[in-house]
Amino acid sequence: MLEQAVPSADAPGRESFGSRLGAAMAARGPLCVGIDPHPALLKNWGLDDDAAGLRRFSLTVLEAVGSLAAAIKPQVALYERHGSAGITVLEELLAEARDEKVLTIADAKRGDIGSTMAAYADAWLRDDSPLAADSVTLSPYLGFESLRPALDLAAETGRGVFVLALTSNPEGASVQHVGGADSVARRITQSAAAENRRYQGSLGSVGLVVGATVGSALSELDLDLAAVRGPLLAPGLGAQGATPADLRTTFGAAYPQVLGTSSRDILSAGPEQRGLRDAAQRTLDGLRGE
Ligand SMILES: O=C(O)c1cc(=O)[nH]c(=O)n1[C@@H]1O[C@H](COP(=O)(O)O)[C@@H](O)[C@H]1O
Repeated sequence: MLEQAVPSADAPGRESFGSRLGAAMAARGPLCVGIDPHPALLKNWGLDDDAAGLRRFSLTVLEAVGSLAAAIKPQVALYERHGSAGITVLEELLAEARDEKVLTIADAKRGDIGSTMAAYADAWLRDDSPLAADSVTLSPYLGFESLRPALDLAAETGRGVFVLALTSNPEGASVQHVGGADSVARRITQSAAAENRRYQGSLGSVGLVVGATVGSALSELDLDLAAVRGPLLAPGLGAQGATPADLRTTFGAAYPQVLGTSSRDILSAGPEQRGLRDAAQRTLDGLRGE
């Protein structure tokens, strides 16, 4: 059977997310700062666990690290727990980040049947949505192809996605490692690689989430992450025990694609901007091998 030619997904007149993220990583280095306003952090910062505290926390982090990080990653759950007032704060944070010209990854981990997925795609990836981010995290456990509406809308609007492949938590292996040589994680990796053939340039807009804590799993599962040609979002630095040096060992040849992300470890250095910035800079230096 003839393989169908895959048209370029680069939206006319728009730079793709992969290209924009690649440029940000080249200019600033491979750090993403996670914005996870946990109740305990709000308390330590002397803030109330309400929408006003959430707003102060979020905008302080953005101001402190917005010119240093390649991306910020607000954890949507920690805004949702405040109801509509929390979502309003998230909308404001995403808009401010756009003005500050720092890329955003909405950590929403969405995944559903295609018809519902189209609505999630509209929420996070459509130009005129109040929650539009540069990219969103997706869960592929209803089948990679169920993510189609988000994959296509991201391509159309110059945005990106990060699909869970090997998560940083110890329980992830019970699903993601299943299948041996033909593991679930390997299937997801291959699907992302196929999807990135639509994109020109060195980095496609379909990224994967691969935990900084996964150790030898990449070689055990025979995953070729360099071949994915997408950004690799690596959470698990700091609070979950991984170090920047671990990332180099774990990812090997794919390390240039890695965007290390850290939340609590950096956020616990607040509320002073200087402390936040120094903590982010230390992590960034480690990721650069300095
Ligand atoms: O998609 C994610 O970002 C993610 C995937 C994963 O495998 N593990 C993981 O920790 N995360 C998220 O990354 C952040 C990690 O936070 P810290 O452990 O405080 O750095 C949290 O918001 C998690 O939800």
